[in-house]
Amino acid sequence: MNERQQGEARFRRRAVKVDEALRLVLEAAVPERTEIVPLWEAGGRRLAEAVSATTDWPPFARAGLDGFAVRSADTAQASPGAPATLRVVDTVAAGALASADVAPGTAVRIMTGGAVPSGADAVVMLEQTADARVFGQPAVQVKSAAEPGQNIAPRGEEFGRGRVFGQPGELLRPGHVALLGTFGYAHVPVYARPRVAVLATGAELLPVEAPLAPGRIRDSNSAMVASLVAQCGGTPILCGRVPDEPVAVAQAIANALAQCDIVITTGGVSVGDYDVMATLLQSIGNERSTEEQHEAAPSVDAEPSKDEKRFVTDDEHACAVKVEMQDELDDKVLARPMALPQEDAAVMSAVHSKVPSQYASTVTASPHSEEPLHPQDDRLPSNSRLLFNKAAMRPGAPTSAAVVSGKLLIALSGNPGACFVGFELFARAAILRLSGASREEARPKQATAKLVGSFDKGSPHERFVRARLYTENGTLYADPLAFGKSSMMASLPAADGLIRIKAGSVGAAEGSIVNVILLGALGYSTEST
Ligand SMILES: Nc1nc2c(c(=O)[nH]1)N[C@H]1C(S)=C(S)[C@@H](COP(=O)(O)OP(=O)(O)OC[C@H]3O[C@@H](n4cnc5c(N)ncnc54)[C@H](O)[C@@H]3O)O[C@H]1N2
Ligand code: MOO
Repeated sequence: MNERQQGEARFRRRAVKVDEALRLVLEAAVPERTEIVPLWEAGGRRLAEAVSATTDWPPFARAGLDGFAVRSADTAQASPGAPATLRVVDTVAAGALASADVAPGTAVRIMTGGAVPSGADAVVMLEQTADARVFGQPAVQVKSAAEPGQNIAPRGEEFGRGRVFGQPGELLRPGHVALLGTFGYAHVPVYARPRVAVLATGAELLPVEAPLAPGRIRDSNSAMVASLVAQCGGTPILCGRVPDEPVAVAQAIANALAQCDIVITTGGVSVGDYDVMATLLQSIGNERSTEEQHEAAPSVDAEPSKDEKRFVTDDEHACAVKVEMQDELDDKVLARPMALPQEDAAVMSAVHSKVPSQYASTVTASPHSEEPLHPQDDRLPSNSRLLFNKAAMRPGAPTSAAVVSGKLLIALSGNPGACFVGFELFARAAILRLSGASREEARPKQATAKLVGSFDKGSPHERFVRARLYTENGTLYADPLAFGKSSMMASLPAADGLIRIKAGSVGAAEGSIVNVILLGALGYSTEST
């Protein structure tokens, strides 16, 4: 394929339906790496092996409350007016064993959790007894008949030895941790946290700590994606910023692949002259066999639909007006610290000195990220396989994914809103899957909600609208947030969910029931406002 044909191919991408794209991503994400962690770090991780009860539980018959271990037969005729009087032969604290059995006519004073002495078949609570003495010896008066077995947890009541209480892939909740502790698992086999390389492409990008410069912006996607990665249990590895040059990006991806389980890139996936990820992915896409292309065919929209041609929405307009930076492209990962008049340098330096990197403890900076790039191949490795380079969604249509050297590469849009949505739909699922979740569990969590107001914008592709969620009188409501365009960030902090608006000429009517993807670890707010 010559350069002109390649250029044209860029505009003829086949939009894969979101559910199909998710299926392809989940198929490519196979959990493999496992590790052993100390018990106190196991909560929230997923088991790599089945775990089972190493003993019966409880391991001995246990008193359920403070009282007296008795033979129930001795109390059969007892009543408040005619209590049964029993000689107290010992006292058992939790952790101790009685020195004597409970013989007929005797009792043992026992504390909650104490091992019930042999001979006793019931425990009478302290409140239903009175201390007494018989021939100067300690005794107890029992004022009501005890049922056999009362207030005793028999050995093995909850678990028989060998009973499995956690399967591979199961999420360890605090309750599991309690059982693991009970059964002596000081160390627990779990799936390793996926190492997720985060690489930003774009010559316009400045490091966060740099003052703004004309035409430049700070790289906010790297930190946002790192935060999202950490939120779903992965370990982000920040790989820095790379200019839009195929050699530089291919090299940075190769470096990232060497130290991670997944690579997430942001930017450069659209059709512009400098959309380097699109170029790299296009080249592996071209190498896909006819057979593979054929297999993918039934689930994709090959050509723009009638709807797609008809609708030009605000978002699309925003997307179409792609800013061409006037800057010359830097050779490497570069920051040009040029102060802008509106940005007070003193304020910035105060901010930077007070706020160390928030992710310092969770993010391993790539040792390669600032190394000089050695010009080499301007293509991804030959063993790469394109999964898709367009998804039928708004925002984030150019979101792409591939398998490169056996690892998943997810190329998110540079537009922060689209980057966020692409992460929530695909990257989160991939990270959860690599953490040991089943494919089903790894999918975005969905609920149905009542739409607050109407959403009038039609779209040729399914739309994912950032929304605040709340419940009122038992109904979940989804309230679309303002500033929800692909390029916008203002709605991101408040977004509890993404409303799924079906593709079509009309949006969704006020009060209609819509599907909503629940975001983040906390889910959604349950308070109405
Ligand atoms: N002619 C067309 N232009 C565009 C199309 C199209 O179909 N035809 N698609 C539009 C759509 S839809 C989207 S979404 C964007 C996707 O753009 P890219 O993913 O290629 O991203 P960039 O062009 O690199 O950047 C877009 C935007 O985001 C800013 N950005 C990039 N990286 C970061 C970062 N790390 N932190 C913060 N902000 C970032 C960048 O400066 C741009 O403003 O393309 C449309 N264009
Ligand atoms: O609408 Mo794009 O698909 O702006 O992300």
